[in-house]
Amino acid sequence: MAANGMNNGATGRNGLAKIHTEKRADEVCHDDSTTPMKAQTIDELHSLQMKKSAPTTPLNGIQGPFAEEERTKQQLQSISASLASLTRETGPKVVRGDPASKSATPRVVSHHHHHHVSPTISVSDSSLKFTHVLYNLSPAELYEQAIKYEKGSFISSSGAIATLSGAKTGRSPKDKRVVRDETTEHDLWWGKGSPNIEMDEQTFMVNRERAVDYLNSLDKVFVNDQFLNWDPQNRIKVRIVSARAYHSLFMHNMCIRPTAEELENFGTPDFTIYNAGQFPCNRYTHYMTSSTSIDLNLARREMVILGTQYAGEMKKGLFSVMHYLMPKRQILSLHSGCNMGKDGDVALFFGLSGNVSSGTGKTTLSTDHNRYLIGDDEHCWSDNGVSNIEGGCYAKCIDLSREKEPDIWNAIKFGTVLENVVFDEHTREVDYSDKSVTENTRAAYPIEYIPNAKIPCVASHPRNVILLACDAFGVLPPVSKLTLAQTMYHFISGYTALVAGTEEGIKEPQATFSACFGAAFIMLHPTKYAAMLAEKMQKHGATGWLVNTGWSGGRYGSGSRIKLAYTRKIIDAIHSGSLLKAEYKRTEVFGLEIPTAVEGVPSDILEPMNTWTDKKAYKETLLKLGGLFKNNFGGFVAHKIGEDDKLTDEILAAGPVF
Ligand SMILES: Nc1ncnc2c1ncn2[C@@H]1O[C@H](COP(=O)(O)OP(=O)(O)O)[C@@H](O)[C@H]1O
Ligand SMILES: C=C(OP(=O)(O)O)C(=O)O
Ligand SMILES: [Ca+2]
Ligand SMILES: [Mn+2]
Repeated sequence: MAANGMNNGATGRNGLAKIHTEKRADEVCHDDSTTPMKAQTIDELHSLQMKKSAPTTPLNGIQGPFAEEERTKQQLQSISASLASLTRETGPKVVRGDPASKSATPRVVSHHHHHHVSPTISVSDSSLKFTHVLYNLSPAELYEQAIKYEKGSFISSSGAIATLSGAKTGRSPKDKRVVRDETTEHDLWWGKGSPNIEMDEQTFMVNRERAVDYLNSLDKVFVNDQFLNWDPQNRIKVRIVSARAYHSLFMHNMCIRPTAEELENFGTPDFTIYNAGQFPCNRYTHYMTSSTSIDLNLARREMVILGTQYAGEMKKGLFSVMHYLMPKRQILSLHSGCNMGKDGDVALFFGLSGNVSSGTGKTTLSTDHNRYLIGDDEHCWSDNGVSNIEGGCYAKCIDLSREKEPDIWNAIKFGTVLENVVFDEHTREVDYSDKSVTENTRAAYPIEYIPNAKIPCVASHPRNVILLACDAFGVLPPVSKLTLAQTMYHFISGYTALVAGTEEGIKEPQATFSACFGAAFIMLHPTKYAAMLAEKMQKHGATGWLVNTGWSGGRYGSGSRIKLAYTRKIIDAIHSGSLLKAEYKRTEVFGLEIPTAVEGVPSDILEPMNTWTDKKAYKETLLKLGGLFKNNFGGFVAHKIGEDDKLTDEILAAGPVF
């Protein structure tokens, strides 16, 4: 092999011919015609790769050449105040940006706290260190943070980020605590059946300090400043301080994302979450019965999370806050999905959380390719109509199929958080049937990932109110039309069933009753919400429906779950108005009006008794469930619903009769 310039006979040190290149003027230039190099060093080259984010919007209020800097300072001061210990004089020294990045701006803010603590000069190590703040990072930045620093974070084949939520793969309702003070003492629902387990102010402060100290001990924390509620008049500003990119991305997806301009004028949040989920609470602390504590202080407008990394605690924790704040403004908060037809007809879908039961279908049925999605889980109903509280959806993934739920399937792409799913180690393809980590696998995605989501997520007053129950006893009809009193009876009951394994491994259906289809999140007595719902349904002429998305032809074990395709046909008939005009007959025991025919659904399944081969077993099961309803409702008979004694009496009479 004789390359050019190697033929002049000269030898180098090792005896090989010396490479001799000679530039000839007449030679055509082949491969050195590339564009000139713009960097002199590798570092310089890398610095060229990233440009400053798009220019910021007008600097409202602050003017002058240092306006930008001033605004950043104000932002950092606000975050430093959030992170301030309440027993020390100052907030931590916060600095914006990743500590690992060279370009992190070393702009330090030591916020002087308004707190009056004895002016001793207390120096501790914590006051010497910086807390780096990763503020409202983008999904791409959060992916990089998760993948670099969080074990168990991987990119799935569809581009979603797969994460693990740790030991807790669902909410911990027994570990929820609410500060009982002079105000909440009278306002909130306490005692038997209530989700609000009390704690005192002092204990809250102990846990708050624990969380804040934990967060400040880290190199960096994530801060999300976002909104709740698409109704502009009733929008709430929330700040979430967390330690994991997973938590920050989850809330980025689930809350409403501010525009650049909205973020610049964000100011002080209305509510703050301190998520120190990796760190346990101290069980020697009063009121603590486990290592997990989710503490709500309405007066301070703060929530502290210790000992659970399940991200749903933040979403549902804020929902509880809305269940307090909104009714104060005569706005009804709803644990429901919502969608709207092409002609503007609006439907609500109530149902219990899949966390404690089989999912009832809020997310699945509100995500309907033929309708506009308003939201899948949390809404407000005001005099202006319905508004979604959130900016994203949180879909169950177990047994997810592309064919049956294409819109949810397609939403699982770059930016989506996939919790606790199992995937192929090489292809990173998710196996949605795998329950190895948990059955409660989830996907959290921004609502605009659903192609027919309506932005802004607001709609007019509902025409239909659909109560979903996954009846594992298999005795409730696939659909029944409800009177207003029946709607209230079933709303207050909040029935679904879950299938729990017994010691022998035999699975038995178990009835769950959760007032307002979300007792875990309500703050006031259920009758308060029920009265508001009755008033609104009456005023706007909405029709109530009970839809069983659970079993048919026998209880769990002998019957089978009603096909999703049939439930969708039933829902279509409700939306179109055709079901309202159908012929009805009344069932025994529950006194439900069931249609004799629904387009696209075999008529024989509409009456549950027809589908059971063992009629005696059917009757026994029906009576058993009726008894469970009666027993549960016993707790409400002493309460009046609304101003109207007549309605209260009617509701009591609208339950099962036998
Ligand atoms: N007939 C049915 N109707 C609704 N959902 C069904 C039906 N059959 C099976 N499913 C499944 O049940 C689950 C319902 O859960 P989901 O919609 O997430 O409930 P929720 O949002 O109320 O917690 C989904 O996994 C869905 O695929
Ligand atoms: C978000 C939750 O529930 P669901 O979507 O099933 O209502 C949850 O319980 O954490
Ligand atoms: Ca829910
Ligand atoms: Mn849901």
